[in-house]
Amino acid sequence: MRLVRSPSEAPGLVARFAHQPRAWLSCGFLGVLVLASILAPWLTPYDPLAQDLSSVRASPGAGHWLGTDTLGRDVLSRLLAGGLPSLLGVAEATVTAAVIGVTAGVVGGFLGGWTDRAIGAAVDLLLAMPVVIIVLSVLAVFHSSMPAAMVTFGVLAAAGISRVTRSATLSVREEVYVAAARVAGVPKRRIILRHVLPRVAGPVIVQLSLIAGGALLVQTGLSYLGLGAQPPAPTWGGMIAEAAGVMQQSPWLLLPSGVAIGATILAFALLGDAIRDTLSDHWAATRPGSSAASPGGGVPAPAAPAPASGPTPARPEPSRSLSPALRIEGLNLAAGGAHLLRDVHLEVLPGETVGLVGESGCGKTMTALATLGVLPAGVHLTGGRIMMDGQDVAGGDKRVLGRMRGRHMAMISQQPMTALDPCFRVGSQLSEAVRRHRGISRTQARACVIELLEMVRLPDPGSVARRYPHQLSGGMAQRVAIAMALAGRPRLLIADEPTTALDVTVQADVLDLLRRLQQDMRMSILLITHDWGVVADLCDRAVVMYAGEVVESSSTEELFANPRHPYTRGLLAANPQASEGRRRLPTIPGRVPSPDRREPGCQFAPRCGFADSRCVTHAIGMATTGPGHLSRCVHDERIPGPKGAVTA
Ligand SMILES: Nc1ncnc2c1ncn2[C@@H]1O[C@H](COP(=O)(O)OP(=O)(O)OP(=O)(O)O)[C@@H](O)[C@H]1O
Repeated sequence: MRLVRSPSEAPGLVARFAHQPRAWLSCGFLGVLVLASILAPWLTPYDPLAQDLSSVRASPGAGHWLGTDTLGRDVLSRLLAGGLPSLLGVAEATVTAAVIGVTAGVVGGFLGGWTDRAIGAAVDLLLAMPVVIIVLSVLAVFHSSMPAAMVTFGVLAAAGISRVTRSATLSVREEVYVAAARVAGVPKRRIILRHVLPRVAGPVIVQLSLIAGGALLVQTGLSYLGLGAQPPAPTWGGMIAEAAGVMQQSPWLLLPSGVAIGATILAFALLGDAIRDTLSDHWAATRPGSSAASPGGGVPAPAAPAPASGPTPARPEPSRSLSPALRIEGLNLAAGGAHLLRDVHLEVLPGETVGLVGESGCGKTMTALATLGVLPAGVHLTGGRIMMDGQDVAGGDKRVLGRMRGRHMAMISQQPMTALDPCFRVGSQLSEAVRRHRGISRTQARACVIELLEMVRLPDPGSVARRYPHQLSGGMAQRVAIAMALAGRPRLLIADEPTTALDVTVQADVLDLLRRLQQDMRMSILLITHDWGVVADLCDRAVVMYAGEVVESSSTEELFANPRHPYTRGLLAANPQASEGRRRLPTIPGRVPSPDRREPGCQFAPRCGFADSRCVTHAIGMATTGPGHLSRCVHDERIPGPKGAVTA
């Protein structure tokens, strides 16, 4: 059974577009129209202004294919000559609407905050304006200048484009690969151009096709009213006005210009739809898990890592003599009135792996996001410092932090597939990361991409580089995500549950890879996990978080042998890997309190078997219980010593 579609099988954008009859029809019609309008001076059989009063309102025939008008002028020649000003007017309005609307929508949607509110207010103002009155006023001021009228129409129409672009941007902004690009230190401008704009293009193009049709109608209406280009200059609207005057005698005269206008508007709409469908089919096919991505509904092939080159290496000793790769001091985060993190202290030494453990909602991810300076909207820092390389990245210059992302620190998430942009090949994404961080040429980057893919032990790196993310299995995608994180040779790698979404058989490989990479590159790793097995396997030290606070930290061996906080003891007791022979795992009663319902004393007290009045009256600080071992509990003397089988 074939499980993964080869890169060459995925139809490209052009092939998808060319597959649609309406795309051919609209492109063919508009192409002929544009060419005929440009070449009109050479194509027209007669001078469009030349009158022949001996042959007025002649029916179509061999001499005049579309007949003559009320002054005996050749209708076909006037129709072709009127095409260019009409199309130019459409182009002026559409380009104006696109430039202003897309820029405003994407900037407002992506940046949010006051920028979004200011743009939203301007858009509301534009939408409230009466289009026809404004356009007529502009024509009055600018001496019937049709370009001025069309640009004005474009500005007013930009409001609708801005709305559509903004809402599309809001959903793309939430995509994990956009967050991953921010985490990797990609500048906002580049994220917008490379990751956001291609994804909002579909709905925006449909809107623009409607605006193009609307602009042609407005222009026709103005010419009909005698505004804009003045007779005898040929315009489609002017031809309609003249034909309307003799509609009873020569109804035929309405047809050529009427059909030209109707067919052009229809062609714009069909073209917009064809492009939108092409793009949405393309995105749907490149989405992980789509049937197009896995033909026959088959699951992607499991990762096939290259064989490990030897036994699992011994864990290197972290370097205690150097300054920490990361030092978090008294970090406080809040969202609205709720305290998400309180007084978090954490340190990762060079070459050290620190496991961050705790139940869901305890603040592990927030700690990581604060370190990277990519907190979600509404969450803000209320105190503390995050020191990297002697610099406070929390309170410091945001541009410095932006430059540090990807180079000094990088992150891999639990959903590697969604962290990769589905629109670009793996090689292109890796090459972009390498060039950004190392400032090297495209050719040099190509070699680095292969090197990185080899480094994460992906077989046939050349073929992997040519694939789209949806053509990778979960394990392969996580290796690519790791390669991307390594592009800037970071000192600190933050791994947020890097194996949670992976098949168990692949988890061990990815953990082994992380261990080897750390040894080779002397990286520090902050590993967020729920899995005690992973902590035991990979981490030098473990930090346990509960309800936004660090409750215990020590070396891994010490933590397993002698946990001092009742919460840690509860978590360890509930560890399925340690439950040999036991039928039922003990559980910790209750649940983690939500951030807006935090107690003044110990957060764990309501769930703790040791709790008494001392736990609930005042905040409890971290206390040293042994060498390098800290615990936030006042009951240390009551908690059994090493290997005591007590559960909270
Ligand atoms: N965007 C947000 N705005 C406000 N509060 C949030 C936001 N995201 C998360 N929180 C809250 O912050 C707290 C900490 O969440 P966080 O994601 O850091 O927990 P976690 O320990 O990483 O959990 P998990 O293991 O499930 O990822 C939780 O109470 C959560 O509800």
